[in-house]
Amino acid sequence: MRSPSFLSDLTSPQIMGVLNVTPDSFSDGGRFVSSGKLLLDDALKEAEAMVAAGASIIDVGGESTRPGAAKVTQEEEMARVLPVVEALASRIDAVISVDTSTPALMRAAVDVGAGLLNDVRALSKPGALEVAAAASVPVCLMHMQGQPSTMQAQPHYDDVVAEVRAYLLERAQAAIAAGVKKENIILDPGFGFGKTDEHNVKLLQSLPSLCTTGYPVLAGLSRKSMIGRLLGREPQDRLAGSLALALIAAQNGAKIIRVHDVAETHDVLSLLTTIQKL
Ligand SMILES: Nc1nc2[nH]c(SCCc3ccc(S(N)(=O)=O)cc3)nc2c(=O)[nH]1
Repeated sequence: MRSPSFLSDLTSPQIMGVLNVTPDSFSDGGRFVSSGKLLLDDALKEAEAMVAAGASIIDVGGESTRPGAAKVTQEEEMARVLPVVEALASRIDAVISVDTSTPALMRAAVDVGAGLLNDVRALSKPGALEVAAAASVPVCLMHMQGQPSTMQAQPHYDDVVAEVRAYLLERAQAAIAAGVKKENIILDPGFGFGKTDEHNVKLLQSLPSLCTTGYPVLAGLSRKSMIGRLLGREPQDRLAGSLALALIAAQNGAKIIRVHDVAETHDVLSLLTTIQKL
């Protein structure tokens, strides 16, 4: 397990590999859950492969938060995630991130080795701020408008860039007030979480202004439906689009890129880093 100091060394963009342990995840659901049994060994092999391919963070999510996703009980989420986090923490040289909004799972996951809390609800659930402060690990605060079941119905903003930026800064202040260290905070505009394609494009173009907040920015665009609509591609055919958006996000200042296709993204970001240094 990598030390959490990875936040201090964000000179080049870091890759967060997606490990979905949910039966209905939008692009690779069900690969590790069959007939309810968690194929733990397969999940571990996948995580090791992603680290070997260049991921420095593995994001383990037990609640599918794609649009229209079914709700999952806290018990089910914990049963899916904790065994994987515990097994990974002792086996791989990467930061284990837990993608959850559930305070009890945040605490339990950190206790068994999680080194990053990735909350798509920006620690808004009761008790989440206190758990994050006590955990003393990096935390990603993401913007979502509404909830997964309704967020893509009719997303509306007067000024999406200003409103998302203001929300993230307000959540960062709330986290700091609760005791989260400023240097442990990562911000994320939440591509696809209550945004039209126009909103997503504006947020991608304006990433440099989000980076001026001084917080590192995480971008998750991989295989998302804006790629599907703009290119007319099904989820399994969105590699080129995902790589293009990863490159744009990194060029616009994103320091952590959340992706399904680690090896390919690593090549893209390695070239970017090399060329930017020349
Ligand atoms: N920090 C952070 N964590 C994340 N966890 C996820 S799971 C993806 C859920 C999803 C799937 C598909 C669409 S859509 N309608 O754009 O195709 C939206 C949301 N994503 C992110 C992200 O970005 N950041």
